[in-house]
Amino acid sequence: QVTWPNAIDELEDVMFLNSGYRSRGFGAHVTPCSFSEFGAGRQTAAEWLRIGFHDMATTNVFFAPHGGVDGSIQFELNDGENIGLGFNTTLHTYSNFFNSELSIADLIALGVYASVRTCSGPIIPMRGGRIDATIAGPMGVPQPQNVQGTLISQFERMGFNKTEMIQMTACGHTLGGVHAGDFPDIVAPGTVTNDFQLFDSTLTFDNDIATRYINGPDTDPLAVGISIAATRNSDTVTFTADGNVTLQALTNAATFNSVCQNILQRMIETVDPSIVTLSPIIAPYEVKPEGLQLTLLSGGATISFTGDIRVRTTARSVSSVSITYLDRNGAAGGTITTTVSGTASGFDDTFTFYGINANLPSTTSISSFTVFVTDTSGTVETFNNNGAGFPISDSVIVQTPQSCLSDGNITVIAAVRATLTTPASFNITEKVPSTAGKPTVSPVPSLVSTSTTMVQGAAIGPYNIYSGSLSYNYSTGLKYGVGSGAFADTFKDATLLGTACSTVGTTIPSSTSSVVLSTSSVTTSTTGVITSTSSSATATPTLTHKATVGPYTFLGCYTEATNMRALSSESFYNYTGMTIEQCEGDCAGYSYFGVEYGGECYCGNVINTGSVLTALSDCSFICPGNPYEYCGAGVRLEMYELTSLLSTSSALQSTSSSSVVSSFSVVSSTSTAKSSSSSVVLSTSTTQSSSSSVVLSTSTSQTSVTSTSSSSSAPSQTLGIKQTVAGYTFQGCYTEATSERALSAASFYDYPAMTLEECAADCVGYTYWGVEYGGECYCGNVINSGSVPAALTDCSFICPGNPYEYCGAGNRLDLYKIGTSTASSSSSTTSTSTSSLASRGISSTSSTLSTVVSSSTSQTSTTSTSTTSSAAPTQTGPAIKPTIGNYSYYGCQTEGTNIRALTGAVYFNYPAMTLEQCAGDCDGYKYWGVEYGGECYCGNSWNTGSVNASETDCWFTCPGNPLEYCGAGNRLSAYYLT
Ligand code: HEM
Repeated sequence: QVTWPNAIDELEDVMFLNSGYRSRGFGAHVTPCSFSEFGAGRQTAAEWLRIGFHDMATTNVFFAPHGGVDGSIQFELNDGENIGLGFNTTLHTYSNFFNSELSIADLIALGVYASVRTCSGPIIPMRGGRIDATIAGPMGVPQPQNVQGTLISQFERMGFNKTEMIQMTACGHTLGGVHAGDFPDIVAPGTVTNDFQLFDSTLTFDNDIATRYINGPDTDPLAVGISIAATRNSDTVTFTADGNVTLQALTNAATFNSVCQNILQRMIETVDPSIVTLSPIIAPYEVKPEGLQLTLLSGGATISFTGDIRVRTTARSVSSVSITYLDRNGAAGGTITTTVSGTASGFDDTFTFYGINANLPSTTSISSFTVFVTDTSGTVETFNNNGAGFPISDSVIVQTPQSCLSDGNITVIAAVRATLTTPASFNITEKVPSTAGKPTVSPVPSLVSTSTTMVQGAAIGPYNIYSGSLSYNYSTGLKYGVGSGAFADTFKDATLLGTACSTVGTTIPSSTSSVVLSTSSVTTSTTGVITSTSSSATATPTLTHKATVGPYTFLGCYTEATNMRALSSESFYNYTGMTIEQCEGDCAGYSYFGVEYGGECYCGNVINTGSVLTALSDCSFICPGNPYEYCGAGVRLEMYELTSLLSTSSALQSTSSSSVVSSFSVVSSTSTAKSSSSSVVLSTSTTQSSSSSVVLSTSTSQTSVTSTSSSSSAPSQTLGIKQTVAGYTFQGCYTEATSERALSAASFYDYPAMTLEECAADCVGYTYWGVEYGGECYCGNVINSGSVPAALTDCSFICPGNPYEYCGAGNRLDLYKIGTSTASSSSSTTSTSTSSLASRGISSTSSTLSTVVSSSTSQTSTTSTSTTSSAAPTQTGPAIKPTIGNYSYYGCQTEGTNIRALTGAVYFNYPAMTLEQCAGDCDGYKYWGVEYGGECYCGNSWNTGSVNASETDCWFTCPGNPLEYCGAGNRLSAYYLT
């Protein structure tokens, strides 16, 4: 186990955190093995393996510089030896992960590991430390027309003998195949599906390439077919170099795996030894600190200490994690307990993150810590980072709450221990697109660093405050850091900074009292919108609606808009790791952002018509990336607005705030976020006309957050089943019918504001009405065949127009019948319905209410069979439709990364979407998919990050046809043109 921090830390994260909390998402580009985000006829895993070979293949072990895996291929794409789209797109993908801590060359090597592993091949041992070339290397990638002697000498030049040449080529050609468009004399265009001929008929990493070559039937286009006459059958030419002896050995699957593991490791470890020293083989840390940050809090007496301890849980069942720390003088500091922040996984490992959130006295502070992991049997493991503990320096600390990114300028505030005499400096590293400045234009950006000396400001506690500003041109991937002498706080993600710059003054306003250290400004506890008090050393976070994040303030829980998203400028998805902070970062610069359904983040400069403030309790989903934050709910957004836009009209706003702006900072959001006692006063009157002001108060215990609209009295209602509505009586939660709606006489839609009362009024005169999917109201005099009672808990959607009522769910109706007759009790339903009712807010005294329709009611003959508990009709369920017109089923696809999967055109029909409708709307496009029941997307290619998901993920039935599936949240039921 290496000592932390280590040069491989960034690479280790990208290698092992494929999905979940703090996930880096590298593996998603090659998951599953068959996946290509660039459409049919390509396999990204194969492209990643091939680029590993091509980057290495120009190595010359006899003459310096040797080359090796050095990323030089970025300058060699036009030299005629690297044919195919895959090189360019792969380098674009790698560029997103490229930074000062992770070279393109290491990413090329990591891509070989990821592609082989995702395709069920062996774990290729991975080391880090490759250095990127800055110019093209020599030519020399083996070409299919080369004669055997040339191929052998080319591999010898790379450092591999004849046997190894054969092994490496067979291990490469188990993935992917040949593109007719690029190599028409190897595969004739128009003769194979998508003009793409696989080498060995499978996409996986297996030894079919050898068994089919030896035993047949061989379909390898570099061994059979037209390549023979064109003398481009290079696999035959290669494999016969030793009379097929090596290929024969590879027909044993275990041999194939171990040979390939070894030869591909050697391939990616081919580097220039005079400039590169590779790290030890990278294994996941058992315990690794992630995102540690110290922040000087208001007044200077306290430092907040935040971050996560990542614990490998692959073979460990953890019950708790704590740390003990030494203070800055090396004396025992104390113990800090942690709480789970999230989990993540890689190809072979799982991890749980344990969050640290503590405040420490700034005088004694912290210098290192030891981690204690207690497993479920009570055994405690101690991790002291190979002896000396995990170091953490408080000498130079970036103050992220006061730093900002805005209008092409980054302003950074840092607290530097007063004992340090070297002036602090601040630097940024931009990813500048490659242009004429480089020797050859490359798909990979250049890293350009700029630095400046910082200006010293106030002395606060044991620290001096420094500030500095730099302009930048490219915000994507922008990193910054601060240093003073031997001390630094570096590799910070600038995109996580807020956009509201505070004027640099002389002090951080005290939030604990009106006392400030500086004599030049006076501030009171009502300076901004927030006052916060510091908390104890081991503050325990509690689940809450986060009051502020960066420059944004919580507005409340909002509904979606009418027939469109409430915030419609941009959207981002992260169902496994979304936090309020992540969405705030994604939406930086917008006036509003909102998080919905746990993992959906929306940005906009206006809240669209129909989106209204609703009960805070509606926003009940906990953020997948932070168990202490709420992230909206179905059709509900946790809505935030730029604090600067909120300030004008609140009666509760401080009148002294303007005087504070000229001081060091408006608000210290970190201290608020971490504090156990905070209070929030905000007004939404600038955006809401109907409910002009909202007072949110977060009590000291933080367990209850109440919302009170000033235009109405405090609600006393609770969410539950309404037994009677306007002369109708509740019958139960019903499914739709088999081939038509359960109630088919009339229908009404009001997605933004449906209530039970509204549906009752719409259906007046009908025997039955029912509300489905929140906003859909159906009326009828009969319940159509196939509609059967379901579990009461199925009807879980809260009515958009009344947070105390239930309004069905997808394919579920809260059903009401005229008159006072409730469905009669039935023996078979008693126990389950009682608990269901209790969980939906009905007391157990009313548990005689049954989900089974009484036979004494005026049922028609069509439904009489369902009136006893034993004879409920079987509903024919929805199914995946293999074809729709001239489109065939493609699979259940996720959305893209920071972009919709399909961006050609979009159509909405929440009330009545069907697959047929979307196929018609997208006519002419190569692909279309239906998401979230009513959203239809078209496109000719799949955008980055959209991957194939489990079929069961696409579980929403189509609103216009309950027998079809129409995607789900972040899932498209997708079809392609056949
Ligand atoms: C004798 C040496 C080699 C020759 C002449 C050769 C030639 C080729 C050719 C012509 C293609 C078709 C490319 C396309 O149409 O996109 C191809 C594909 C491929 N090669 Fe090689 N290759 C050689 C060795 C290797 C080695 C050593 C590896 C890796 C270890 C490798 C990995 C791949 C992969 C994964 C593909 C599939 C790419 C895709 O599906 O997009 N090749 N090779």
